[in-house]
Amino acid sequence: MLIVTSPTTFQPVLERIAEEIERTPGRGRPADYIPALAARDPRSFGMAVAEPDGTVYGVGDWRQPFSAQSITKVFTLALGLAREGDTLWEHVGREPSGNRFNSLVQLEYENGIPRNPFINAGALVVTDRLHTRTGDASGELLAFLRAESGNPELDFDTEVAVSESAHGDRNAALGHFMASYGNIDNPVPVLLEQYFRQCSIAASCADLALATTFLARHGIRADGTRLLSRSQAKQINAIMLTCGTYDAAGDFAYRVGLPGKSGVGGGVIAVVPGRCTLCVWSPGLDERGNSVAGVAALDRFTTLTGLSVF
Ligand SMILES: NC(=O)CC[C@H](N)C(=O)O
Repeated sequence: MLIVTSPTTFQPVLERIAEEIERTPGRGRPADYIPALAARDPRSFGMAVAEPDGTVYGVGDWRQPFSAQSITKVFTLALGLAREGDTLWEHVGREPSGNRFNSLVQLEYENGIPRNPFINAGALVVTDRLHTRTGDASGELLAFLRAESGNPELDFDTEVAVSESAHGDRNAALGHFMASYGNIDNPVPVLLEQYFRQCSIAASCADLALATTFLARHGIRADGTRLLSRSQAKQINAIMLTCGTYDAAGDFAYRVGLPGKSGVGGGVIAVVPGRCTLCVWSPGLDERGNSVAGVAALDRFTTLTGLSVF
């Protein structure tokens, strides 16, 4: 993987943030409903910033792979939207849910149409539709992440996928419930296997910051080809801002002021459109499933640099 580091621009701010985080007590608790994630050290911390030209800056454990989990929902949405276009929105909404990421309660009131693509129910619909169109949704996602990060070693973590599958009753319930409304095409077990593989992808802060740069480049991939229209890239950034951290999206927008997406592996990605992308990782989570140190670090980044969308 080609990583260009430079002692200028973002490096000093990253080092300052890492020092501040080091001195902060209380890092939350790693997710334990997926047993393979429970053993992670909550004191791990890494942060990377990538510029649209592929320059990356990093601090701490920024090259250590971690479980990307729901961060992958951004990339499957981008691939799904690129393949299908606007009919996708007949099957999944674009409103914040105000509920936990794995909640079932709204689905019955809303006829099996999930609120947005970044809660589990919505991501299951997106993966299902991408799988119908490609025959291998998780393989398509992996190829995309390898290409955008420039890291051919990026891969699924089978131990995490198996662990999640063995404790996957809630996601299975979501899948079967939506299937009962006709909103899932593939057999639910096939969909769940694709979804758990997708969530298990192990990638570093450097990998994920780089893989997100197509959103800072308004839809243009690392090789210069266009994945999304400028308008579609704006749409994804907007949904990240309003839904990317589930029932904490309001607080995230208030504190950080950037489109962002978290995962229960403790990672969070964020986009400064036209300027840079970020990925921060620390496995300790708050009660809403977002990384405590990760959100704090992004909060400090936008405060120290003035780079927010507001
Ligand atoms: N918020 C998350 O990262 C959730 C993803 C996780 N794989 C799940 O489905 O429960």
